[in-house]
Parts: sequence; C-alpha cells; structure tokens
Amino acid sequence: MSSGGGRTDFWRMKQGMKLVDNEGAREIDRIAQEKYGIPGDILMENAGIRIFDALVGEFHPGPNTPLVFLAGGGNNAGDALVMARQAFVRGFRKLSIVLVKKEARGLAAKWLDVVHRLGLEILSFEDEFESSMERISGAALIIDGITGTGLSGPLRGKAAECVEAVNRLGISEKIVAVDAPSGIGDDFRTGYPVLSAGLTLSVFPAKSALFNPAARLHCGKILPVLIGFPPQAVEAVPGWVLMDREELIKRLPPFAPDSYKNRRGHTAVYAGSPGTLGAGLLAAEAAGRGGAGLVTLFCDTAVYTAAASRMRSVMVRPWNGDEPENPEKYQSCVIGPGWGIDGRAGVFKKLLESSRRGVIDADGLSLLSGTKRALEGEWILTPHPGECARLLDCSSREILEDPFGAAAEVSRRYNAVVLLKSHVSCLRTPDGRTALIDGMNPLMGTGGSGDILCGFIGGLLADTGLDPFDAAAAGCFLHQQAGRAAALEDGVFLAEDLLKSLSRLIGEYRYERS
Ligand SMILES: NC(=O)C1=CN([C@@H]2O[C@H](COP(=O)(O)OP(=O)(O)OC[C@H]3O[C@@H](n4cnc5c(N)ncnc54)[C@H](O)[C@@H]3O)[C@@H](O)[C@H]2O)[C@@H](O)CC1
Ligand SMILES: [K+]
Repeated sequence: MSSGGGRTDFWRMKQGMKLVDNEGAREIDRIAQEKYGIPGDILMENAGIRIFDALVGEFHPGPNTPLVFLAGGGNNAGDALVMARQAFVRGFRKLSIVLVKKEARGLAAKWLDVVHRLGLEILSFEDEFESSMERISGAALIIDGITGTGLSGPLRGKAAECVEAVNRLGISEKIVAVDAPSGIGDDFRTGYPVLSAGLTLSVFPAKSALFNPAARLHCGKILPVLIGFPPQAVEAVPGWVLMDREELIKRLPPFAPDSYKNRRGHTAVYAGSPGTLGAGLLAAEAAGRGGAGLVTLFCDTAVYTAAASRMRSVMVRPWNGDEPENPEKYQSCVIGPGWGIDGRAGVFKKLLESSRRGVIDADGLSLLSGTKRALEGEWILTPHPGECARLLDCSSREILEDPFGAAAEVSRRYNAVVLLKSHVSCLRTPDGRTALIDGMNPLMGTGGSGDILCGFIGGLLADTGLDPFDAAAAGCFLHQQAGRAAALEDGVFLAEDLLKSLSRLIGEYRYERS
C-alpha cells in the first residue's frame, strides 16, 4: 500500500497507517458529526472530491474518457454520486450512472436528485440491463459505489448479480473501488461475491477488511484518502497498524554510534541437519544481517564440517542435541529452520526453559505444537497457515477462513507474539496488539525465504531494547521490502538474494540515521 496523498498528509504520517474495522469507521463518522459538529454531507462532499482527485492522479483521464459510476443505495453510492457531479463540473462529458439498487436513501438520494437535475445519464441495472452492460463494457474506468462499510453478510440480490456480470467482463484493472471493493466486509470469506478492483481508494483510516488475505486479492493497489475526520475522532477508535515506512522508523531506532559487537547482542541459531543445512546457514547469516553483533550456529554434528567451511562471520558449533550450551548467555535465539524433529523434543523443552527471548519457526513450531504449552519469556512464532493449523489442531482451510482470528488464538494459547505469514502477514500479541504487513509478492514464495525471515527477526531481537512486536513488525516489513528490491533487480530471485537487500535496508534505517 502506498502512503498516498504524499508528504503534505503529514498528519496521517504522525497518526501512522491506522486501519479500522467497519464498526470503527462508523464510530469515527459518528464522533466527527456528533461531538465535533461536522455535517455528514460535508464529509461526503470531501470524500467524493478527494477520491476523485486521487483517481485523476492515478489515471489522468480527460473530458472524453468514458466513466461509469455504479451506485448502490447507501452512503457509498453517495460518495460515487458526488464523484460523478465533480467529474461533470470539471468538464467530463461521457458520464453514466448505473443504479444497482432502485431505492437510494439519505444522502445518496439527495445526490442522485442533483445528478438527475444536471442531466447525467442514469440507468437502472435491473430495468436497463443491456444498456447498463454496454456502458460498463465501453467505459475506461468504472467507479464502484455499490457497498462500503454498510455491507452486511455476503452480497445478495441485484448487487451480487451486477458484481458477477461485471467480473465476467475481466476488466478488474478498470475498476476503482470507493472505500472498499463491493462485497468486502469484516467477515469476508473466499467465494463470496466481490467486485475485483485494480485500485481501491479507501477513506482514511483504511479498512482492515481489505487486508484479510482472501479479500486483499480483490483490491489491487490500495490508497488511503484523507477526507477531514478530526484527529481526535480517529484516535478515539481502536485500530490496527499497517506497516509502512513511517511505522518502521517509529519502531526501529538507529544504532548507537558507540555500539559494538558485544553490545549489539549475540544470537544463537539452532538449525540445520543433514539435507536441510541450507536453512540453518540462511537463518544464521540473516541474524547477522539483522544487526546481531555475534551469531553462533548450533548445527547437527553430521553437517558441522560443511557448515563451518561455508560460514565466515558466523561461529559454528557441532551439536547433537544434548545439553544446550549456556543458552542464557545469548540475547536471542532462533529455533527450528531445517533442524529436524526426531529426538529433539527434550532439548527443545530445555531451550524454552533456559532462553528468554527468541523466534520459533519451522521444525521448532512442529515441536511446539506437540507441547501445547504456553511459553514464558518473549517469544515470536512465525507460522505459515499449515504450521498455524498444527498449532491449533485444525485444518489449513479453517485458518484461511479466519486468519486474523487464528493469529489471535495462537497468540493467546501459546502466550507469544505470532506472525502468521501469507501474502498479507498478520502480527498479533496476546494482549491484542495487531499489525498487518502487506506483501503481494509471489516471488517471495521461494525455498529459504522463511528461514531468512526468522533469522533476521532473531538478529533484530538481539538488541534487547527492541520490543518483540516491533522487532517482528520491522523484520517482516523489511523482508517484504527486500523482496521487492530483489524482484526489481534480479527478477525471479533465490532466497539468498534477499540477504544483500536486507543489509542495505537495515543500514538505511538504522545506520544512516545514527
Ligand atoms: N465514516 C464514514 O462512515 C463515512 C462513510 N462514507 C461512505 O459511506 C459508506 C458507508 O455507507 P452506508 O453505511 O450507508 O453503507 P453502504 O453504502 O456501504 O452500504 C449500504 C447499502 O448496501 C446495501 N447492502 C448491505 N448489505 C448488503 C448485501 N449483503 N447485499 C446487497 N446489498 C447490501 C444496503 O441495502 C444499502 O443500500 C462508506 O463505505 C463510505 O464510502 C463517506 O461518505 C464519508 C464518511
Ligand atoms: K465500493
């Protein structure tokens, strides 16, 4: 998600990239109107103008660009109708409005009357189906104002029919969703009708439902649009964090200029066994790239020689899973990448008892799901949906149905910070703090990418001043940034290509500022 609106939106930068659910959005609207006296039609006018400006900024349409506005019956339609009027007064002449619901209410009815008086073409989807579809097919851009935060349950009736008919045209890149693609709400599930958009212009604070991994696939690029809610109204409503550059800077302090290897912390990495040594090597190197001053890789004796010959800045110790060697002397640990599970249960338990701070991934998560125990200390779990399903004893399908709920449940049950990895990753703490990290980079799905992520977060955690939630949020965000850089530089890349980008990024955020 781009920051949208540019640097002039410094207030949003101060506020952070907040996300709210539909109830939160309604509450902000209510507070703005009732407590601060801002009239609803002013907010809607602002929304229409700002969203239209954002659309113009993205697509640069001209007076002869055919635009179609799909209108439902509520305030989301009201926004779209204000946009239609804005387009008309700015000289756009090929404008059509398709009414998906026959009865508009409240402000939508008022703005519908205005565009009617202005002489804009208004078609009924139900009664003038053919002409409606003709206009939609011939449009350069279709503005989707069917439903927004007022959606309840899956789309039904004419709204669902319209969405399905438009989706069949295969023109999602021309669809601009107002606030949210119609059909997306807080309880969205795969398979629900939704109008797939190429661009979503969401009233700030943007809606958390857009970042449900199943919904995210239908949103295209997401930009937040400031419409003039007072900061007090936004602050009064609880929300989630969407990681962006400003959020990262808040969470990742610069290195102290007088810091050195012992002060930057020592990370112990328990990873690597025959056949999966690479996972251990990648995790250990990533811990160093994350900023740990020292890294020791404890790997299976069978692969020790190979590991030691490949590592230069990482110390390597042969280790057969017997008594862990002074785990308390390390500021963080990473347990699991390519570690194997056979015969590891006992030592895993000992590591959990003697280490206070670390990341558990891969085989470590399988071992943890066997224990079903709540952890003590500061732990971060980094499961993908399959591992998450094992941790909760359910199916991956159930995790994908409700990923936010699943992350919350794992976090509560295991008393740990949980990073549920997907094309949008969800970070959750037992006390309910939530951050989302947008990904949407299929090239990140490559062997070793997860090993690097957990090692990198482990390296960040070696800095004991960092809160585990902040370390995981920063680590996951930078990992995604590195993925974007690697894709642009190398195209289809290998996991190890991320290492170089991670180093550069961490330097940019923690060294250049120090
Ligand atoms: N803070 C706010 O809430 C603000 C909201 N604004 C806009 O107003 C929208 C919210 O407006 P509303 O609360 O009026 O609701 P919406 O306009 O989002 O949705 C209500 C309409 O959808 C229909 N509908 C609901 N569930 C349906 C289903 N399952 N199948 C088919 N139709 C369904 C209703 O019958 C009604 O016609 C926001 O998304 C945004 O676009 C902006 O104007 C500015 C301020
Ligand atoms: K919409």
